[in-house]
Amino acid sequence: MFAEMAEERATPREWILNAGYEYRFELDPGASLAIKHVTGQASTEYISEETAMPAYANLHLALEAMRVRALSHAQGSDELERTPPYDGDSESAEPPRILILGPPNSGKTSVAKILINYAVRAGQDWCPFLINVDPSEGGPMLPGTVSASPISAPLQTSTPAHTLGSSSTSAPTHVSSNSLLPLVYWYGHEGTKRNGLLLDRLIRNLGENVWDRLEDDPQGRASGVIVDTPASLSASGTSGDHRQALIKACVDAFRVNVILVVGHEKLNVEMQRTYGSRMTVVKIPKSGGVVELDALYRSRIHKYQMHSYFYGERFSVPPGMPSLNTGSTNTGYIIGGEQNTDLALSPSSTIISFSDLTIYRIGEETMAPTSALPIGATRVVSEMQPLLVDPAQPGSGLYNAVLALLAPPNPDESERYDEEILDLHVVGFIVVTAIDIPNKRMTVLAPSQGSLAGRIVILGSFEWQE
Ligand SMILES: Nc1ncnc2c1ncn2[C@@H]1O[C@H](COP(=O)(O)OP(=O)(O)OP(=O)(O)O)[C@@H](O)[C@H]1O
Repeated sequence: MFAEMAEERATPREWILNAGYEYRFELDPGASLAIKHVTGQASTEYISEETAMPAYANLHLALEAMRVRALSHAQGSDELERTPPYDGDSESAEPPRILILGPPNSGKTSVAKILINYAVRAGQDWCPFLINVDPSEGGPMLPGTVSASPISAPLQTSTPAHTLGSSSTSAPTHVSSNSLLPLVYWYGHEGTKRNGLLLDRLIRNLGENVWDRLEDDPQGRASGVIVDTPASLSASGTSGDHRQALIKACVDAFRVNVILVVGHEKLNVEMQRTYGSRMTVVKIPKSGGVVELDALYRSRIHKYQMHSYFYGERFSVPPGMPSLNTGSTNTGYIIGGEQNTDLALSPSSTIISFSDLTIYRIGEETMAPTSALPIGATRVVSEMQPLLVDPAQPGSGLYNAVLALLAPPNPDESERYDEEILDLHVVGFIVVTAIDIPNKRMTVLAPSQGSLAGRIVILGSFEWQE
């Protein structure tokens, strides 16, 4: 039995869910809803064919068996002999490294989240990596990024700004206990076709970093990897070469051994043909609860994500639910094992000189992909060439632009290389709010105070205005 209370309604309503039923809700912007589990169990007896959860739960059990086998194998324990193998392959002791594919609005992100949360709730100290290579979504960071986050606690699910958990913030006094510390690269665009080569390289960078990180961590390695992908990797409207190249980049970079295809028969057949001989390809059903998100909703979420990055988020508990405050701190509520960040941040608006920042964009602003060039033609500027952006040029594209602040390059000059900035991860973001060309100055909004002098930033195609 669940008690539900929406913000505009002071009296709770009770719902009795039969076994195999799923409780679904949709909220208007700004509305919030509290759900209290009153009686019964929310793990579930799976008997209904109405929901996709039985398939997801069975899948989780199979993945869990793979993790246990992999860890046992790594520890050289005889547990290996006793753990049932996945798909009958008695030789395999590989942990699950899963690529989730599916058309737009098929519920890929939700499946990724469900599988990650099942894993970390299993009580086995798993810490799987959640990889987000969908730049239109932003994962735990901002749209335009791709990221890898080790997940050790259930992902926050209560805010549309961070559907894949919140990363730690600039707040000086507080880092919530389960905030993520993702490794982030800046692709800078929403669509994967805009610069496929760059996205390919960033995916491979993420992979290398994940394996470096896992090298001395058998528990982490056994926990596996879950990769959430953009819909364009599965959409029929996208060119086959582009899709296949990015799928291959993911398969190679994250050593994928399980491909999950969410509710798409043709794609399942295609993946079976391409990868079926060397890994498990499984089609899983699309949940009937998935909501079709339109472009307007997505652009509203992008704005909300940007606002939350700079100003934090306030989480409003519907009135009449005082018990939810139990266990709260000044900065967050702990509800159902999830920490809901409730932070007001204070960004800083600073005037800086043009010369403080070195600003790049990657490739020309308008550039057809290499594959679209006539056969034999080469271009002068490559898609991956960092090009300096001059703020003094009218039309530089900097006004209201979101700029990714990069980690410093290698201090050893002899280790530097031309395209090094493509391989530097992101440490934060700033937005240009005013440009004063005569005085060679600009105003930038940054999450915290601190000098930006000497920093390298990259311009993409994202803009934001308060
Ligand atoms: N079982 C469910 N019940 C209610 N809402 C759901 C359910 N599954 C997914 N949703 C909602 O449907 C929307 C789309 O789901 P999701 O983001 O998982 O799809 P996706 O395939 O990853 O989308 P995209 O094409 O953008 O990558 C989200 O708002 C999500 O919260």
